[in-house]
Amino acid sequence: MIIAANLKTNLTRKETKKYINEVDAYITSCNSSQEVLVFPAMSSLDTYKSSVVVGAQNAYPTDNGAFTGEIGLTHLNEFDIKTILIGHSERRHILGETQEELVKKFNYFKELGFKIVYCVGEPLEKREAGKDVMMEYISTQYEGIDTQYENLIIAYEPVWAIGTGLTPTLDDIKDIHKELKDKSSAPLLYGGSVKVANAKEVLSIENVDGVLVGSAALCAEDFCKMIEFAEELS
Ligand SMILES: O=C(CO)COP(=O)(O)O
Repeated sequence: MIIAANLKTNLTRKETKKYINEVDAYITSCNSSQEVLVFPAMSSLDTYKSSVVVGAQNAYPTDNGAFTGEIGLTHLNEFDIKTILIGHSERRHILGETQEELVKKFNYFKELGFKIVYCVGEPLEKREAGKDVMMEYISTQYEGIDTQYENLIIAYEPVWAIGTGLTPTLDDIKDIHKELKDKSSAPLLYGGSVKVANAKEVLSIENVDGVLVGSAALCAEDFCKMIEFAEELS
């Protein structure tokens, strides 16, 4: 399974190093076979010698250039980073990234062979408008995306479930994941208020190939517990 931590705008470089070392020590000590990804804040990217795969939360689709506030491929190459998160709801909805921009980013990193964790998910009003509207909305987030890309991982993260403590029912997750698997056979993660208390049941759902965890992953011990659950279920 794939167990991923999106650290968002949290943890300093020093704290991130400690975090990754703790997770690495756990994976090594129990010989875990899970695929563990960690996405630190931009300024905490570094060369980590670890069994954890470190990815970028974002980068601009360029080698380098005049894109104030962004980093490019050169900066990822410095740390040998070959994994990137694209389409996270916070980038879509808070930072205003459009589907067109995301497709450009996707294609740029795809050409370079990056592992791409591509996020989709509906806001509350689309969910409340009924299943057809909701699935139609999610479908628009697949537009222009190569769903057959071999290094693709998709993360289904309902916007209203992110950081709210709310989650869809287990049946809802099962139902939506089944439909999303028809769009792409890529590994499909669930994200949105996953925590130690619910991770095991979420990971047990059919067509859930892993989880993408935000706030609850900030505690290394809790994140390791989720890796342990995945190991037990594998
Ligand atoms: O956005 C998320 C992971 O990318 C989920 O965040 P939370 O786990 O804090 O709800």
